[in-house]
Amino acid sequence: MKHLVAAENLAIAYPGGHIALQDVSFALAPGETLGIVGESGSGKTTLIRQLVNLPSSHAAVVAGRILFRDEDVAGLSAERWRQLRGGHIAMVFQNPGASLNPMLSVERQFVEAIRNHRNLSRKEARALALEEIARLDLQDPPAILASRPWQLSGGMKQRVAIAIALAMDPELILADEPTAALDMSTQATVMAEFAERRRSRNAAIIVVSHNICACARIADRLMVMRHGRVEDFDTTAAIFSRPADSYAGQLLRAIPQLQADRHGRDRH
Ligand SMILES: Nc1ncnc2c1ncn2[C@@H]1O[C@H](COP(=O)(O)OP(=O)(O)OP(=O)(O)O)[C@@H](O)[C@H]1O
Repeated sequence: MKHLVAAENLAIAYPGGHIALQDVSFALAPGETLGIVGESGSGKTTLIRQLVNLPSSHAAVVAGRILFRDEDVAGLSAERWRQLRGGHIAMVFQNPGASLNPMLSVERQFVEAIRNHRNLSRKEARALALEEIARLDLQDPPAILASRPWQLSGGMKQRVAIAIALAMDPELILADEPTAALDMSTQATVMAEFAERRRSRNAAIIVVSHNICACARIADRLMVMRHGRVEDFDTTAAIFSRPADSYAGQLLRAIPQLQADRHGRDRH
């Protein structure tokens, strides 16, 4: 297998014919990290949801193709998609906490999710759930497991949902604004945890954000989207060296200076 996931000259349209995305190509091997950045409405969410065949509002591929493990996904059955999404691909989409059932205990949902995709006993699944919760810096993991999502804060729910996704031991992590609702230090914890899966499991990661610095923290390459097209695509270092009047340069200037400074210090 050469690439884990790839898009070739992809175009996606919404019903009624609005083309949301055109001529998008990339390829990601195991262990690589791609950041997709761009202003609101540039097509980031449309792209990432289509990659796992969960199109928003019946969007559809109208040209090009998506490959998973070098295989065109166009012919995959719904059942095969379900297996892939749960077991091999972790998805953390906007507001992941909303995926939890507020009335069922976290333990029940966490353990069931693990056992649907991994061959573990209830006891092993519970131990794994505790470990994953602790890795995301949530205090008192047994108490979290015993609670129901409505008893948790928004940020705690987000982290629980991310912990569930990571417990599947994914080879590909897709994250769409995964940390938008989290404070800065929790954002850093979540991103560090994604990076850890890359180191320890050779997972590939695609992170979508309108914040170029948030993406750059873990991405080797950045794809800059604008009006549904790829405006720029290069290594993170190269994108950060673009002139101030380029589009990437403008996105960089649009984020608070403090963050940019800190990022610069981290990287150099
Ligand atoms: N349900 C829909 N029907 C028609 N057009 C849509 C629909 N959802 C999104 N679009 C259009 O598709 C384009 C891309 O939207 P998308 O949500 O993918 O952008 P985005 O970069 O992810 O934005 P954001 O950062 O705000 O999430 C936009 O022009 C948007 O208006």
